[in-house]
Amino acid sequence: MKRAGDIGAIFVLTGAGISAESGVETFRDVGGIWSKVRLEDVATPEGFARDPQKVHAFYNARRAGLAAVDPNPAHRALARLEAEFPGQLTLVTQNIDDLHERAGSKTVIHMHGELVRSLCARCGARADAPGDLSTTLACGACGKVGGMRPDVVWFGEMPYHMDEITERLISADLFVSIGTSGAVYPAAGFVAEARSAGISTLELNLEPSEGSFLFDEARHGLASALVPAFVD
Ligand SMILES: CC(C)NC(=O)[C@H](Cc1c[nH]c2ccccc12)NC(=O)[C@H](CCCC/N=C(/NCCC(=O)O)S[C@H]1O[C@H](COP(=O)(O)OP(=O)(O)OC[C@H]2O[C@@H](n3cnc4c(N)ncnc43)[C@H](O)[C@@H]2O)[C@@H](O)[C@H]1O)NC(=O)OCc1ccccc1
Repeated sequence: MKRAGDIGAIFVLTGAGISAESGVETFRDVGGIWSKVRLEDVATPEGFARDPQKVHAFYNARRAGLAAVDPNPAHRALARLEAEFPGQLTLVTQNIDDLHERAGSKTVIHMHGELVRSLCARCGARADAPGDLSTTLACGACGKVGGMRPDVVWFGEMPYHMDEITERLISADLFVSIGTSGAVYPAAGFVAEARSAGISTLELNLEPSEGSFLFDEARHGLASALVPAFVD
């Protein structure tokens, strides 16, 4: 089996499944986040307009939870791949946790934003998020109150870095999807885009994702085992 490094340009997409073994909840698995709170209430601009306190409480709790978790062998293997083959890996994550960076990955494209960052909806300024982010806090840049929100992409909002992501996707030699259910677009559409660009596609996931049939190869199991085996 070819080593990852001999494959040329690799585009990796990760989802909540890569952080599951670190103790970060996934969304759609049994007992997942969306079985406890309504997506519409906490992960949409409309939900934030309706009840910003509820949304801040949801993200402040997830942010506080980051202190209790650590990267796992899957995160570390991707950091090794980046270090061993500089310039060959594009790492795009749907995750808003900081475990890729804490595992040593230097270039991580967070297409759905970052829990550790805040965004002022008034002036667009971004900053490191305090533990107790709330709309009563004034923006450090414009000084206005009422616009502070977590720097995450909610449903109905445009994901970040889409031009760079598309450019890197269609110029890759291999597309690898790790720990994602393939339920949310535009990320769920990347495998079809890769296929139509003639790029090889590989799924590493606990179980077949919604788009599993679109992959050239699928390996099912724990990310902590599958990803190091793919890299090393
Ligand atoms: C529900 C779905 C149908 N809705 C959408 O897709 C919507 C609407 C939509 C757009 N286009 C469409 C086309 C068709 C239908 C609908 C749409 N999309 C949007 O609104 C997006 C914005 C979506 C982003 C929302 N924000 C998130 N997160 C941040 C916040 C937060 O985190 O709170 S989405 C959130 O859920 C998504 C899916 O979650 P996963 O990571 O896959 O996790 P999940 O729990 O589902 O699955 C875990 C998987 O891991 C596996 N697993 C578990 N343990 C392990 C383990 N140990 N090892 C390995 N694998 C494991 C499991 O088996 C499972 O398969 C992730 O993206 C995650 O970030 N914006 C947009 O489209 O803007 C316009 C546009 C148009 C054109 C081009 C660009 C833009």
